[in-house]
Amino acid sequence: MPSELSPNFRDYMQRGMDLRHSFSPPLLDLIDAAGRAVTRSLAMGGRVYFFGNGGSAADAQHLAAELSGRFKTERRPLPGLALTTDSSAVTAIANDYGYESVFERQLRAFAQPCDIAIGISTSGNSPNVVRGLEAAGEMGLATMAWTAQAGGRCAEIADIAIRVPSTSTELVQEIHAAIGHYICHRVDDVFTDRADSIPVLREVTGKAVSMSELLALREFWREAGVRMVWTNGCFDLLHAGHLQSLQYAREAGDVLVVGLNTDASIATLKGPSRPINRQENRVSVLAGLDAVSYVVLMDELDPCSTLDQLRPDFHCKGADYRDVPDAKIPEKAIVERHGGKVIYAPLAAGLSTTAIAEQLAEGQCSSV
Ligand SMILES: O=C(CO)[C@@H](O)[C@H](O)[C@H](O)[C@H](O)COP(=O)(O)O
Ligand SMILES: [Zn+2]
Repeated sequence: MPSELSPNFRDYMQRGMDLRHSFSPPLLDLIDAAGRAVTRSLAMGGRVYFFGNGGSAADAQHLAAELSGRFKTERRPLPGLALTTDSSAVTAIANDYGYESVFERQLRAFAQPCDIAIGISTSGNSPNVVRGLEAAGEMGLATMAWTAQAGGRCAEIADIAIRVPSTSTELVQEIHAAIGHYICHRVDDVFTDRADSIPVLREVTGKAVSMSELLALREFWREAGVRMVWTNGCFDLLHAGHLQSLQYAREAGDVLVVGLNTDASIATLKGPSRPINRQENRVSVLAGLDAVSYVVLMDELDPCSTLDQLRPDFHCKGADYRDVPDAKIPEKAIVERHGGKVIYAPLAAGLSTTAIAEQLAEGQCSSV
């Protein structure tokens, strides 16, 4: 460091460097989890709300603008919003309901459960930030608090609490901005609108998704030119034939989504003695396969309405459907109407869940 710097400034810079070096692996993991949580919300069609007071209000605006504008790479605009910027809303709510309501009331006006709320407070106890996080949690949003070491009430109530290990307000604020920039890097990695960002995205979303999350992902894939393959079934007793057809389906496009029949729909389709494995176990087994990109539970007896919404590029059926009349594959016309194609996976001879289940029931234990 140049010698003409004042001792105070030297000390300040040194404390900043020491603070960065003091980050423990669990804290770094938590910051990474924050990046994944924000990316997940954005990929699922959610918004990111930032709020705080004073310097933290500036951080909120700064980071929201990195999302709606640009960070480092060219990508689509993303919905980051600071709840500190609408002076009419802030002053009216403060005037009419009290300053502690300024973030809460805006969240109650705009937020949806797929969104994420980030409250920034060095004390961790500013009432308006606490109230904002409480309201967001009540509304089902993911919540995050960025605080100093003590954490305060904000850290107690947030899903993810990042306590910067310092009591110095200004140093803590600088780290908050750095955390925000790290998150922006993470977001840029996924929203490059290129197919090779898909594995990064799946790492943050996990494989088991709800139908509404899948619909948001589908929009994302469409814009990124990612080809989606769909297949559906019960996948009750997984056998080699399933693996082969899933592999075939996966190779037809960029992501393979498996629509997995719920327990209730299988009982309706195949009788009350099925399924053998409950849906949460069937989801886990499928999610463990490399070929499967995403799993979504499906309650309908046929996938027509689901495919009408998802509009997959490919819909994979078993080869035994190749020569049946179109009327037996009612979803075929729907897929084709949206520009998709039905493909047929070769069948592995002699392998079927029903045959295995029947053999077991009859006490025949010959290998299939
Ligand atoms: O920027 C600074 C101090 O560096 C100040 O403006 C500071 O943000 C304000 O005093 C805030 O009101 C502090 O609120 P909080 O961080 O405790 O929630
Ligand atoms: Zn400041």
